[in-house]
Amino acid sequence: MEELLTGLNESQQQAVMETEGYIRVIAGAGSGKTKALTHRYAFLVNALGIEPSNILCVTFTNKAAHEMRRRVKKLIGGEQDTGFITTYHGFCVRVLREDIHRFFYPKNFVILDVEDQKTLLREIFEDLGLKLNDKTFKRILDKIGMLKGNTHYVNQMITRDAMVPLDDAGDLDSQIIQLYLKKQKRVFGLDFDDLINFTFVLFHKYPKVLGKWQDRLFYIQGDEFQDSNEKQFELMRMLAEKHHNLFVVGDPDQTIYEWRGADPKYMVEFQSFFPDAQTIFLNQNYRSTPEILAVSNSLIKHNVFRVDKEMITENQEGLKVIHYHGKDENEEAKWIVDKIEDLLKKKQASKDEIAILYRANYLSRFIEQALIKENIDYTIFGGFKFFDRMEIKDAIAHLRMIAFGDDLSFARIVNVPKRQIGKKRMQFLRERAEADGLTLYDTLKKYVDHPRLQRTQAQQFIDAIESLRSRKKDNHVSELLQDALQRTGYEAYIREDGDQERLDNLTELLHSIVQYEQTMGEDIELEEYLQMLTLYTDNDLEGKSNTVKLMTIHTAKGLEFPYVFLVGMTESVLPNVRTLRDRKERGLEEERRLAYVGMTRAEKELYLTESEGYQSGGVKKYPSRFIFELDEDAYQRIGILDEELEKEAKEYIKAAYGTDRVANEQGHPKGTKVRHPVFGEGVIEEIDHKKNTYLIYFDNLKAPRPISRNFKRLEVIDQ
Ligand SMILES: Nc1ncnc2c1ncn2[C@@H]1O[C@H](COP(=O)(O)OP(=O)(O)OP(=O)(O)O)[C@@H](O)[C@H]1O
Repeated sequence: MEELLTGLNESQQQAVMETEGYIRVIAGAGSGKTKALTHRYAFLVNALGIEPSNILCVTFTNKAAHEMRRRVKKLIGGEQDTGFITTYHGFCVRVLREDIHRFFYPKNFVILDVEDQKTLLREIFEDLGLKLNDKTFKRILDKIGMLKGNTHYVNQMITRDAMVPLDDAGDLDSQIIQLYLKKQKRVFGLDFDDLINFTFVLFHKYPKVLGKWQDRLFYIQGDEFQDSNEKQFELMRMLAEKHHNLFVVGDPDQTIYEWRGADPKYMVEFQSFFPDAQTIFLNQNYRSTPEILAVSNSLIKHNVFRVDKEMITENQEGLKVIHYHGKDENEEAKWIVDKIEDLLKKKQASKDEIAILYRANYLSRFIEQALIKENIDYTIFGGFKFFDRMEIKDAIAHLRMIAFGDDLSFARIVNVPKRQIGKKRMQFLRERAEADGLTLYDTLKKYVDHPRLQRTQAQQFIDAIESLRSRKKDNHVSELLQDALQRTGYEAYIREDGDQERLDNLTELLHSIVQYEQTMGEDIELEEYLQMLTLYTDNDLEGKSNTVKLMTIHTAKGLEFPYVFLVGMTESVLPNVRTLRDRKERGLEEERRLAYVGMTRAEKELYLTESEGYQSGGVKKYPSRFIFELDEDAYQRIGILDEELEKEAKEYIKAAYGTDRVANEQGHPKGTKVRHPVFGEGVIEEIDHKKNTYLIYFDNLKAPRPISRNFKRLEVIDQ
C-alpha cells in the first residue's frame, strides 16, 4: 500500500485514499491526473481488496482505456481482469451482451461504424433508384443523429414484430431513415448512438437489469469528465445510485469539445447534482516551468464560466515565454525555423522534442514551406501534409492541365466532379491514346464526338481547359486557379460536400499564390510557379523517425513537449471567427481554453507567434486578443508591434466580439432579484448559457419567462 502512495503529493494521495462517496477531482494541466486515477484503482484492489470486476473506470477513447489498463496492470499485476476499464461505448456493449435478448436481439449483435452505415444507406439508395453523394450521405447521417438524440425511436426497434413506422407520411428523407432503421434491425446492427440509447431504455424498462449493474459496480471512476455529454453523465449518475461511490477527474479549463455536445457543467456544477460531494484540487503542475504556468494562468483567468484555480509548480525556473510579432507571414515562419535551428544546435534538443501547434489545419502550409526550405524533417500528427491533401493535389492538377495537359493530372481531375467518364470510358481513352500516340487529353479532344463518349460532360471539360489556356499569358497564376476551380465546377463540388476544412485549404493555396506573386514583384509564369512547387511536393520524408511534430491544438490535447511553438495567433484565427459568431461568449471561452491547452503542452520553452499582413479574405491581420490578455510581466515580446496597430487591433477586437460585450454578458448570478419594465419584479432562477437567457420567475406571472441576458433594461434590486 505504501508503494502506491510514495511519489504522490498530498492532494494526489488524498484522491487515492478518499474512496467513498461522490468525489470530484479538479486536476489542472500537467498535474498528474492519470497517475492519481490509476493509483486509486490500484489502491482499491491492493489495499482494500476490491475485485476489479466491481470497479468501473470509463474513458473517452480506446487509446486512453488501453493506456489506463496498461498502467493499472503494472501496479496490480498482469493476471487480474481489468475489463471494466473501458470506454462508454465499451461498457454499453457489455451491458447489452448480457440482456439485449429482452429486446429480441441476439447477444452477438453487430456494431456498425460509419463505413457500415454508409453501406446500408447505399443499398437503400440503390433500391430506391437514387444517387448517394457525400453531401446527401452527411445530411441523412445528421438527421439520423438528430433522431437518435433521444431514445424514443428505440421502442420502435425493439418490438418483436416488424417495425411500425414512426410516421408514414414523411418526406423522402424520413422514408429513407425509416428504411435504414429497418435494415439496421434486420442485420441486428447497432451504431454508436444506439449502444448508449439501448442501454438507457434497457435500464428504464428493466429496473432489475439496472439493479444488477448497480450492485456489481461498487466503485465508479470517470476520466476527462469535463468532456461528458448529458447521456454519459446520466449513465454514470444512474449506475452510482446504489453505492454512491462516484469519482470523477477532469479539468474544466480543458473542455474543447463543447461544439460536439460536451458540457463542462457536469464538472463545474458537480456539487449541485450531488450535494455531499467533495472536491479535491490537483493544482501542482509537474510539467512546465513557472514562467509557462504564469502566462497560461494569466490567460485562463479571463474565463468566467470556470472553477477558479491557480496552478503552481516547484519546477525550476526557465526562460521567459516569448511573443514574436513578425511583419509578415514569411518573417514569422523564418523566425520560427531559425529558433528551431538554434534549439537543435545550441541546446542539443532533438527534433522529437519540438512541437508546432496551430488552430486550424490550413495553417500548417506556411510553416511546412519554411521547414522544407531549411531541410528540417517534420511530421504532421493526425493529418496530411498540406500539399498531400486531396483538394490541394486536385487544385494543382488543374493548373498542370492548363500548363502541360499531362496524363496524371488528367486522370486525377477529369471525372471530379463526376462527368460520366468512369473506368470503362477511361479504358477506351487509354487504348486510343496508345494507338494514336496522343496524351489522354488530346485523345479526349479528338474523340469527343465518338459514340462511346456520348452522354458525358467531356465537351464542357474541354471548353473550360481551352478557355483557361487561351488566357494563360494575360492572367496571374492566382487568377487562373480561381477561374479554373470555378469553371470546372470543382469549387462548387467541394462546397457542396460541406467540408469547411477543404475549402479553407483551397483558400489558403490561393492566398499563398497571391503572396508569392507579390514577393516576386513581377509576373510569374504558370510553368515557373509549378516548377517552384515541386520543391514542396516532391518531398519524401516518409519513415523518418526524428522529426519536428506539427499538429492542431485539438490533436495535442493530453500530450507534452519540451519546446512548443503556438503559431498563427491572429485574431479571428484564434479565437476562431466562426466559433465566435455561432456561439458568442461560450465560443470565446472555448477558444480561450484551446489556447490554454496549447500553451500548457510546453515543458521548458514556449513561443507564441503571429504576424501582420492580410488574411485570405483581404482582412487585415491583428494579434489575437489572447496575446493582449496575457500578464505583461510574464512574457517578453520580440519584434515591433507599433502603437497604432495595437490600438487598431483593440478596436477591431471590440467590434468583432468585444471584451466589453463579454463583460456585460457576465450578467447577474442566480438568485438575483430584478425589475423588468413590463413584467415587474422577479428572481433569476436559472441561467441558460447556451441560449444566453435568464429564466426569471416574475411575481405577477404564473410561469417563468426566458429573458435575454443582453436585455439592458433589467434593473437589479437585490443580489
Ligand atoms: N507526484 C508526481 N511527482 C512527479 N511527477 C509527477 C507526479 N505526478 C505526475 N507527474 C508527472 O507530471 C507529468 C504530467 O502528468 P499527466 O500527463 O498525468 O498530467 P495530466 O494531468 O494528465 O495533464 P493534462 O491534463 O495537461 O494533459 C507527467 O510527466 C507525470 O509523470
